[in-house]
Amino acid sequence: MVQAKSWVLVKHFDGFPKDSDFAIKVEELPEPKDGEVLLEAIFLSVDPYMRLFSKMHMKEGDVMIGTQLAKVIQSKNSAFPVGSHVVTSCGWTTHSISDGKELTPVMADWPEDVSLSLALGAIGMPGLTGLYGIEEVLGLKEGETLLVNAAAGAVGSVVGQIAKIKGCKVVGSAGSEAKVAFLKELGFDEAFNYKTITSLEEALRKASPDGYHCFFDNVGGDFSNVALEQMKHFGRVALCGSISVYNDSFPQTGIFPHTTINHKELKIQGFWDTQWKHKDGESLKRLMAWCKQGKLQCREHVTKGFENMPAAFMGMLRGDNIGKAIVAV
Ligand SMILES: NC(=O)C1=CN([C@@H]2O[C@H](COP(=O)(O)OP(=O)(O)OC[C@H]3O[C@@H](n4cnc5c(N)ncnc54)[C@H](OP(=O)(O)O)[C@@H]3O)[C@@H](O)[C@H]2O)C=CC1
Ligand SMILES: C/C=C/C(C)=O
Repeated sequence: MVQAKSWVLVKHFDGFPKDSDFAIKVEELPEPKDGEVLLEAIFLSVDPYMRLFSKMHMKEGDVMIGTQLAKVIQSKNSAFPVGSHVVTSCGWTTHSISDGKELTPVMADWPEDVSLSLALGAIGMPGLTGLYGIEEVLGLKEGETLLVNAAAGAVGSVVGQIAKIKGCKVVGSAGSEAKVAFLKELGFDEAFNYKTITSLEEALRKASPDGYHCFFDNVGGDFSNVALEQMKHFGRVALCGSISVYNDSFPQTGIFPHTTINHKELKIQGFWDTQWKHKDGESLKRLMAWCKQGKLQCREHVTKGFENMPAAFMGMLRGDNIGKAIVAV
């Protein structure tokens, strides 16, 4: 018998999450049946979508949604032998039983010197999101100028680096001086701290006086409204996320940018990385190759201890992370 510890959502978040919204639940798991495996979490991911989707897809008392990198510790399913590693969306839990249908084995030949935690980050869902946003949504071309916000995070840091690989000028914004220094290290052409500038409009204009061909938007809200004004005619926008509004209790009202979009003939596309799932195998190989060649730095912000999941999650929403926020059990 194995004891599984899980973090449950005790109360729907109202504004920014707080400690009392979460509680630990412990349960005994049965032995796996034929066709099943017993999994043990090694790394867990904390992501912005957990805040967004909690209101849409969860009820109070549910285990917090989420993805983890797990090891098979008992197996009655020959497709997943003991000792193999999988990515699974079983939530914030230390142990789980699966019939294998929802498990994704980590890429074959995963190099020994690359942490498996990257399967939750740059060589996983956030990396794929950056890649698909650039190639499938924006169709970014050599010589173009790209703006990305939340640029020092999991998705943003991959976006900026891929844009540099493609021969583009990259401008990034992030929320601290340490993050700005990190973006410069990654090769961003221009980077600024959006929390300390006096005018976003001026910062964007100074970074690229001729405007932007492409905008990879992770933040939404006021930032997007200002940035849309700086797009070139026929500019393209990949609307990846809008983290600046996820903790709002009431929808924001404000500037309605439709005349700008119309006047500049902008193309704006919201997207999920899952749209291109059929390309994931090949795409992960490309991300891994860039990582091994040193063209893609895969920084992580690792919190130790399953008991610190809520703190890691809230820290990520606050902006504590440089690179991908991960919890190591
Ligand atoms: N469409 C898709 O398929 C996917 C979309 N996403 C979206 O991409 C975005 C980035 O996700 P991810 O890379 O995982 O997360 P990050 O690793 O970037 O972490 C979140 C970051 O958001 C920034 N942030 C928090 N609040 C604000 C705010 N009010 N204004 C501006 N920035 C803020 C913080 O950085 P800072 O210090 O710079 O403020 C924080 O570090 C999110 O919007 C997420 O929902 C993610 C994955 C898939
Ligand atoms: C899969 C992730 C989606 C968002 C919006 O974060």
